[in-house]
Formats: sequence, C-alpha cells, structure tokens
Amino acid sequence: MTVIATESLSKRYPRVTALDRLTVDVTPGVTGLVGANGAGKSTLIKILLGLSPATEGRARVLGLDVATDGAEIRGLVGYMPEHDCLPPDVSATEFVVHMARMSGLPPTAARERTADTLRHVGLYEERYRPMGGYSTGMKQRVKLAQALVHDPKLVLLDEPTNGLDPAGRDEMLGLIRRVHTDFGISVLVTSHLLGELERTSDHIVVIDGGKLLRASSTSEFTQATASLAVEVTDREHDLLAMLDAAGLTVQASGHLLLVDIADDGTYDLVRDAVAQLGVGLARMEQRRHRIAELFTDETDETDETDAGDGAGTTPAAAGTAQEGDGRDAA
Ligand SMILES: Nc1ncnc2c1ncn2[C@@H]1O[C@H](COP(=O)(O)OP(=O)(O)OP(=O)(O)O)[C@@H](O)[C@H]1O
Repeated sequence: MTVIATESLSKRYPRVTALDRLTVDVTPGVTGLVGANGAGKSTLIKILLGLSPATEGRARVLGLDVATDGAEIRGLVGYMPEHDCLPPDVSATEFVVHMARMSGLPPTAARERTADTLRHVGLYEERYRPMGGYSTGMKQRVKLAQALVHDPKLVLLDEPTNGLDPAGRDEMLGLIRRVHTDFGISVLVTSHLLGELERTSDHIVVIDGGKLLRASSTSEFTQATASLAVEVTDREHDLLAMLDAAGLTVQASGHLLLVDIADDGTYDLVRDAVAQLGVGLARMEQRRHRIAELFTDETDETDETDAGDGAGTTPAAAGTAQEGDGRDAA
C-alpha cells in the first residue's frame, strides 16, 4: 500500500526546474525527505496538497489524484508549512480552534481536539497567551498541532526543526515519531539534515535538483552511507589486499583505509585482519558520509584524501567521528 505515489512528476518554472521527472512511492510510517535548500522539497509538498499544478506527470495521495481531488486530499492530510505564519496577537488555542473549524469540525469537537493536540505537543498554560511572545520551539509546536487537529491520515511537515536548538530539535523529532506510533498517522517530514531524519524515519527519500537520488528503508540507507576509517601503524597495503580478498569494499585514502560497512561482521573482519598482520591499530571509527557527498559523485573521496595528512582532526569526519576527535583534543 502506498500513501503517496508520484510518476514522472515535473515542475518547471521559467528559469528553474524544481522537480524533474520524480517517480517515488511512499509507504505508511515516517518517511524523511532529504535535500539541500532548493532541492524541490516544498514544491513537492505543494503539488501533493493540490495547491500547485505539476507541469508534467502524475501524483496520488491516499489514492486520490492531486490534479483533481485537491480539496478532498487537504481534508485528509495535515500540513505544517516551513515559514513562520502565525498571527502574533492570537493565542494558540484560538488559532488551532480556527484551523479545526476551517477543516470542517463542529465547534465543540474543534475545541476538544484543540485541547488534545496542544497537550500532545506540550503546550499547556501558554496556550492562552498571544503567539507573538512564543519562542521558535513553541511556534513550531503550534504549527504541528494545527496540522494534527482534524485527525488526518497523513501529515506533511516542511522543515519542522528549522530554527531550533539541539534540545528543541530532539523534542520535535520525538513528537514527530509519536505522531505515528501513538496515532498511526503517516508522516512525510523534510529536512536538509540527513542525520536527524535517520533517527526519526522508517524510510528515506533523497532528492537533489528536483531529481530522485535515492529511496530506501533507513537501515539500508545507513549501511550504504557508512564507512569505517581504519588506520594501522604499518602494512596498510597488505591490509587492503586482505580485506579486499575477504569481500569488503576498501579504498585507500592517504594513510587511511575506508571500508564500506556491509554489516556488523565488517568490524570483526577488520579486527581479525589487523591481528593476523600483527600491526598496531591506530584508529578505527565509523564515518557517516555527509549529505553533500551523496549529492556529488559517491566515489569522489577528495575530502578524505585531504584528511590523510591532517591526522585525527578531519573536517570531513563530520558527524559520527566527532566524538573521536574530541577525545584526541582532550
Ligand atoms: N514560485 C516559484 N517561482 C519560481 N521558482 C520557484 C518558485 N518556487 C520555488 N522555486 C524554485 O524551485 C526550486 C525548488 O524550490 P523549493 O522551495 O521546492 O526547494 P526546497 O527543497 O523546499 O528548499 P527550501 O528548503 O530552501 O525551500 C528552487 O530553485 C526555487 O528557487
């Protein structure tokens, strides 16, 4: 069963192709839509809501055609826009009740659902204060609440962690996860940060320049984008040959060997090979490819080559390797 299905979907503006023959299926659960700024994420969401016509191709949301069934889709789907759009002199309660009424709920149900959803997103006493005085995190939570208030089957969340500090991001990601686990609502959430979507999503879709780069389950995705940086005191060429013979994909990069992590067994294979050679293991750390690398040629390892003589503090090792770097610096 698919929640969203697009077929060769394109959106061309006079100067820009925002979506370029995008074909992708989104299944129930939480799906992360990753792409750099301008990749076409917001454009896709607007087309899915039936708010902006595609130039070419087709899309269905919950089985409905975006070209003809926009109003029905918007009744079944919640939408959290990217930018600040809340009237400053209205309280969260007033605003969310208004949005619930707009979605067709009768007054009493609108009030009850508003109280429930604001409680769910963690807004309590503040819900009666004008939103102009809210923090960014509180505003994002109101935006999430209004997307949920009419009990949709699917929500489209456009950059919900934008502008939040790390603690605020974690809270928002937790809330998003619970939208699915507690209420069974499917979620399509966009971000330009792969790392946060990996933690939250069951599936990941990556787009770049409006084109589909990759769509897979998060576990497959993480495996495919993780590598092990191994540094030995000696005989790295022998080690490379041994790991290669063991069926691993290995690249030499300066003093480092970068080993694709196939599964948990990869660590054991590397450890055993190092022991067999009788050399010292100077470093073994997992590296996540940065999203920028996914957008370029995946075999392009220039960053890593540069890192070779940087011994330990490699900017390319952003993400999971940071802990290791911290220890070196201490
Ligand atoms: N109404 C429009 N007219 C012309 N060009 C547009 C319009 N809307 C978007 N674009 C262009 O289409 C491309 C995709 O924009 P889109 O907003 O979908 O990207 P995005 O991935 O959501 O990025 P961001 O998070 O920065 O909004 C960009 O190059 C953008 O400038």
